[in-house]
Amino acid sequence: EIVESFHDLPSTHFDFIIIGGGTAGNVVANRLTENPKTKVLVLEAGGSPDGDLNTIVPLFCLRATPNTSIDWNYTTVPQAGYNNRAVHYPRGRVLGGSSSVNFLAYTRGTADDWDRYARVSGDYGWSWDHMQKYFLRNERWVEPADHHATTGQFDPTVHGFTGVNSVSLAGFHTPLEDRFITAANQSQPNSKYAFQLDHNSGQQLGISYVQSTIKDGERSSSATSYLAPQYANRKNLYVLLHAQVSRVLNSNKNKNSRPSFDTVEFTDGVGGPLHRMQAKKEIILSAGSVDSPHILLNSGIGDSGALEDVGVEAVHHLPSVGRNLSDHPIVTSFWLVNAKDTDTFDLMLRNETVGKEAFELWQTNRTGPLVDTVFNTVAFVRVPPDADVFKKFPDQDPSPGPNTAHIELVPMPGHLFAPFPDTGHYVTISAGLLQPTARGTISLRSNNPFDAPLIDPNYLSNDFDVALMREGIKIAREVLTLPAFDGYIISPLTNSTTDDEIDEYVRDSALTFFHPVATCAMSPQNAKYGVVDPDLRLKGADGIRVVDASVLPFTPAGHTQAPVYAVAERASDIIKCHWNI
Ligand SMILES: Cc1cc2nc3c(=O)[nH]c(=O)nc-3n(C[C@H](O)[C@H](O)[C@H](O)COP(=O)(O)OP(=O)(O)OC[C@H]3O[C@@H](n4cnc5c(N)ncnc54)[C@H](O)[C@@H]3O)c2cc1C
Repeated sequence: EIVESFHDLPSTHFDFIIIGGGTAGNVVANRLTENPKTKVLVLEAGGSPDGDLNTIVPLFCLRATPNTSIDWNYTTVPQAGYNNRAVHYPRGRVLGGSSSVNFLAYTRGTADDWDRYARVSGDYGWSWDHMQKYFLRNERWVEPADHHATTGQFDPTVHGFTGVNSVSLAGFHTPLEDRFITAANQSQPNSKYAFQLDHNSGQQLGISYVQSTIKDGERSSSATSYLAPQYANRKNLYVLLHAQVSRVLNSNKNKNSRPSFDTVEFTDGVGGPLHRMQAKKEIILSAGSVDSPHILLNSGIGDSGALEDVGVEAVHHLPSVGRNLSDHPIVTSFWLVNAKDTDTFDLMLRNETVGKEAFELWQTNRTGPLVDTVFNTVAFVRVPPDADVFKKFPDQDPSPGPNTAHIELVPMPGHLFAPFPDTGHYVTISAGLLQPTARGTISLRSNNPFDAPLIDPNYLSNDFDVALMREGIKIAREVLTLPAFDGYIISPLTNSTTDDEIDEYVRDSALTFFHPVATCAMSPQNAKYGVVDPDLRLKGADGIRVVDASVLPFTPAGHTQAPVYAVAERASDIIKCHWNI
């Protein structure tokens, strides 16, 4: 049952208390309550996404964040690498978490990525091969909204058709998609723009069709899928909305022995009374890469010295909490193009009447431009070994293997970000830096647990990352010189040409690609560094596990929701096995 007030909870004890009804938390809630004897409570700070079109209409992902009631509305600290700009740092504050507000792209990362997770955690269970069953358990492949024939647009042998969370190809065709696919088909098989049948096959390099978490023209989130009514109505599952957790508490009164966390402190309205509830078996911390470390730090779990500096009593010295934050920077460029009104989304974005018509199409029968996210095709590209960056830094390649991209290109049909130009048609290409080496931090601003944390991704803080990002901009420009774009491009909206000018454009305009990880990173069982062990248990303590994006020690080469779903599926198995449920 999903309830809105603390007083609607039964007085019974819960076996598991899950902090955060987001992408990962709802998977664990669903899987643990498959056994009717297991009682689970989910505490979610946000409300229900039901009826909120910004969480339902796929293209309205453009409006879901930032600065909305379903966003935590975080901002980074000023970023030296971004010319001292502080940038928005959206996170979903609503049931489904960031899966309710994200841009819906479904990318698993590569075999190289997962094999690196296995290597650095010392647990083969996190390898690509072993994780396949969890991807399949998550995924329910469905037809695109327009039911077009999809043969040759993906590889059915690598997909799941009976999982929980719906995934499909784009359901509104765009001429820009044709140009990218033509560019791919015209490229030599070994070219960086060659056609890739399926970027979720373990291989990703080249241009491919985008897969996204959409069913029948509507967003599929962890709230609509894992908490669909047949699951949310289970008698052994309670989800409390508007419940913001402040801390987890150590019940071991002997301060010199191993801490044991079994109590969660929360309020069901910030400023209101604090409640405490005890988990009989475990607390599962699934508040995401910003808030999971934030809650641990508020609880006195982190670097003791740093905690005491802000007036928080240190309970468990675990210096890696909130450290190692890794996120993809992204830089967006725009070009004026030769196109018809119906070829791009420009008219729809700048003209209210055309916008309304598009919405009516969606409302009437789930067709038209609103049924998809912002891109139908994607390019995952490796920067060639003879590029300037590798001449300057000959022995540095932070990618996990030869089949993994350094750069992701996201091509969009129109000037999709405000302020919208009054006239003209555009193409937008965002270049994401998939292999950043910079590491940042989440730390406490004060000892008030309801204060926002300090978020410092430390973007572009070293010359290598800047040089690799510059290659990304060059690749975004290069792709548009392929024959498939002949006669299409009129002019770029930015005129940076020298390396210094490109770097300045990057520093002036880069943002987050929304993929923070590693703030509660897993490490081998006996390693002194790291926050959780390979079974995702908090190191050196009992009673608490972290299950969300924060446990991934490196960013995957792509978007993070599919990896988080798979981590949560495997974590559920680990927990069930541990408790024999
Ligand atoms: C704008 C945006 C666009 C993105 N686009 C894509 C994309 O296209 N494809 C993709 O794969 N990934 C994308 N991502 C990233 C992806 O959505 C996230 O990596 C993933 O959803 C994170 O899952 P999670 O479970 O770690 O955290 P979340 O899903 O964020 O869940 C955390 C939950 O915990 C709750 N919570 C936090 N603190 C507390 C507290 N103190 N008490 C109670 N509850 C709390 C939150 O409200 C939230 O519901 C995007 C993210 C954003 C924000």
